[in-house]
This record gives sequence, C-alpha cells and structure tokens, in this order.
Amino acid sequence: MGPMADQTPFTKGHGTENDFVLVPDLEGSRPLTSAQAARLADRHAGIGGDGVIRVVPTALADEALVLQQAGAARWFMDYRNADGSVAEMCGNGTRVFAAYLRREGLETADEFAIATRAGTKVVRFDGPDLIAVNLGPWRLAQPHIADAEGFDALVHVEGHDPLSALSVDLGNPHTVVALPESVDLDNLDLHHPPVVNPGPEHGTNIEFVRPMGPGHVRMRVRERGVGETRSCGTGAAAAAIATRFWAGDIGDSWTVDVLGGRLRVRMLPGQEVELAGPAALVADGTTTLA
Ligand SMILES: N[C@@H](CCC[C@H](N)C(=O)O)C(=O)O
Repeated sequence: MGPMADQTPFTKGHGTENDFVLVPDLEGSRPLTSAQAARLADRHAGIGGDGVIRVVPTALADEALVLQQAGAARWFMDYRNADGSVAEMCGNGTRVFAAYLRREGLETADEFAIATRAGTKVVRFDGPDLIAVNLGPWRLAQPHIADAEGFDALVHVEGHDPLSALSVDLGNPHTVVALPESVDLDNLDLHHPPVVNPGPEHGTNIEFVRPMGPGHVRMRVRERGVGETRSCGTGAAAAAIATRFWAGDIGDSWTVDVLGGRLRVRMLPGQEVELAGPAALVADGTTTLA
C-alpha cells in the first residue's frame, strides 16, 4: 500500500455487544463490495464486527425498494453481515445507526425514520443511550406446517436430539428453538452451524431460548452470515414472539437477556414489535479499503 492510499473514516459501535463498523458514504459514491465488508468486519485483519453498516442518503441508494423510502427516511442503513453477505435488517444495527446519525448531526430529532431493506423503521431516543426502534410487522413464516404445539421446524445441533423450533419473519429470517430442560443453554456448543429443516432458502438466524419467568427469557443466538454473536435485536424480538405464541399469546412486555446485556421487547398493535436497549459508539478512526 502506497502513502497515498485512500483513507476511509469509520466508527465502531455496539448495542448489547452486537458490534458494527459504520462507514459514512454521504455522497453515495462508494458502495462496499462483499470482500471489503468482510475485511472491515474481520477481527484479526480488519476493524472487527458482527456487521458493517454503510451510512448513505436514501435518495442516493441504488436499490429500488430503498429508493422508494426516500420521502420517509433521509438515511439508509446499508447492512452487511461479517461474511460480507447482504442482510435485510438488523435491529441492534438500527439503534447504533441512530446513535451515529444523531452524534454526527445528520438527524437532530428524538424520533426519526431510517430506511432499511426491510422497509422504513422509526427510531426513538428514550434517554442518551437508550434507543427504541419499531421493527414493524412480524409474521410466522410457515404457519401452514406448524404442529399442535406450535413448532414448524427441527434444528439439528451436534450432540443433541433434534430441537423443536418456530420460524418467525421480521423482515429477516429467524428460527426460534424452545430449549428443553435437559439441554443446558450455557453449555450448548454453537461453533458448528446447526441444520434447520425445513429452513429458509437463504439461511436463517437461530435463537436458543430458555424461559426465565413471565415475560422474561434468556437466549443465545447464531446469526446467519456471522456465527454466534453476543446479541441480536431482531433475534430478541423473534424469541419473545415465539415464546409468547407458545404460551398462548400472553404478555406484551418482554425482557430478553443476551450474552451482551438486556433488551426490552414490546408487542405493539397491528402485529408490530418494538425493540429497546442501549447503544454506544466506542471508537473512530480511518482505515484503507483494499
Ligand atoms: N444482529 C442483527 C441481525 C443482523 C442480520 C442477520 N445476521 C441476518 O443475516 O439476517 C440484529 O440485531 O437484528
């Protein structure tokens, strides 16, 4: 690399330790390749993160479904997983993205909309580092094949009998496993990718959930395109939605404990769901994009 190599600014942030590299592209002129995103997210050769977020004006996005949102949301969260793959949505990402937009003065209100590949989401500042996002509508992904107990898939994790699960769509795909008492959540080995059957064509995020009491669950998550992460916002919402469904649609306020902290999930009218929790921006710098 020569001395004139282009320096790209970045910010590192996280929401309950789901961490992201944010890269501003305010002119919409520097789309990231998958390889560049993967390199930025690399914890050894790059900055390191579960995902990479390009900050781009919605009106300058090059995807039709995003451009349509330009009247409603000024900024587009262009999200990539750590392996460089494109994802439709990231719940913690929206909250960290909102913190970044406010810090940079790109948005100044306590409530504003952002564009994502899963539609426009409204974020709200409930405190300096407590940010809520309306994740919008959710749906059960394959209700036509759900059995009487509310399961529609089996998840195969090495060393365990097949685990019953429910598929939930939050704009991105989730498969929520109801962990039997006999399986210890903390000792579950998630190094190898579990096999989900039937699973969505383009993969899924898998949440392993242990109920802790009314409206309270603990979960671990293996994210599509990443591996195990310390939190997943859409995953926390999916975990609350599935657990509530299994309990007979009881309770609208949920606490979801993840390895990186605590998230709040609230069921909203119209089958929408809100996610809330802390978001932090922890470092700024420049890097080179090969
Ligand atoms: N961590 C995110 C989800 C990121 C995308 C996911 N890995 C996918 O591929 O769908 C969250 O907080 O929701």
